[in-house]
Amino acid sequence: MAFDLRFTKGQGTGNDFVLFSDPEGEHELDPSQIAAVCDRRFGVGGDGLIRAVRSERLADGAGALAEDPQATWFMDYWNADGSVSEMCGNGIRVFTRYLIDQGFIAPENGEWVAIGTRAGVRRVRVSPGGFEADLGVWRLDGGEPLVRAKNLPVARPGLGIDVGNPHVVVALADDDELDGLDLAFVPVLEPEPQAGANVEFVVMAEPLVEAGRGRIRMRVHERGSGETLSCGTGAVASALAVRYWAGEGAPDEWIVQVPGGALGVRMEARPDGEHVLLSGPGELVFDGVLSLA
Ligand SMILES: N[C@@H](CCC[C@H](N)C(=O)O)C(=O)O
Repeated sequence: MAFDLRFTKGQGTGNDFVLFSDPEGEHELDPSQIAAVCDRRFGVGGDGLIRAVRSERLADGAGALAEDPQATWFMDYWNADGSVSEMCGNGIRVFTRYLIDQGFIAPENGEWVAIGTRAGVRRVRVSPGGFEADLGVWRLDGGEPLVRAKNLPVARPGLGIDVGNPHVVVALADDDELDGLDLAFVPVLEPEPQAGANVEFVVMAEPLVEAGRGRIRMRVHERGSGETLSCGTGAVASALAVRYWAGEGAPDEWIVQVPGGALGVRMEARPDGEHVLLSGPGELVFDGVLSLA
């Protein structure tokens, strides 16, 4: 059935999303509709699509409510090609701004808002310059696959990290190597993870640590979206990988430069394990209506 999609375009460090609200869960889009909406020439254009649904109206939302009854809103996240993802670090900040803008939530200053995602409940608060999202307990996962990418002379070992969605982080020699990558071509992983992976390429700044904070540059090829200007979960995975490689004494706070801006990452020990937190902007750009077949 045709319907008018009332959407809002949002972005966080240039990672852009089409957002729409469907509180009662009546307008689930199919993958081909999502790809059409995200198409930059024939649609609105975006790295992903986010539907705001009341958790009680979704099967995945029931799990979120069981984990935390405060997680009344669910971030239903889809990649630009119509594939589903568990989590989006830039998206959850933009989503929080969207929920506030729509009048669905009204958090006090500094209050954590619980949001349902396929990776579990995540908490977000308003912070200076944008939002901070607690992405939960991270883990090493995915091994150390070899990564080949266009213009990289030899395959490099990556490090698999899971922050709710899968990442493989690769360290490069210098800025020239990073800038020379052609990420229009999909990086090839060996072995190929069954569920695919987002692949981040990182370079350490010189000096690596300044004023107690680590500094890296990153480019990313996102699963389901291609090269993007930023990836929040990718920034977090990159900081975690570089801290892991740097060893003891490496900082727990990082600035990650991405083509679309800068993101903050910090690690915090909690009783349930080490959490990783992401901070950065979350902005709404324009509203529109798209007629969907
Ligand atoms: N851009 C996002 C990640 C979006 C999902 C990713 N492409 C996947 O398939 O896991 C971010 O900011 O984290």
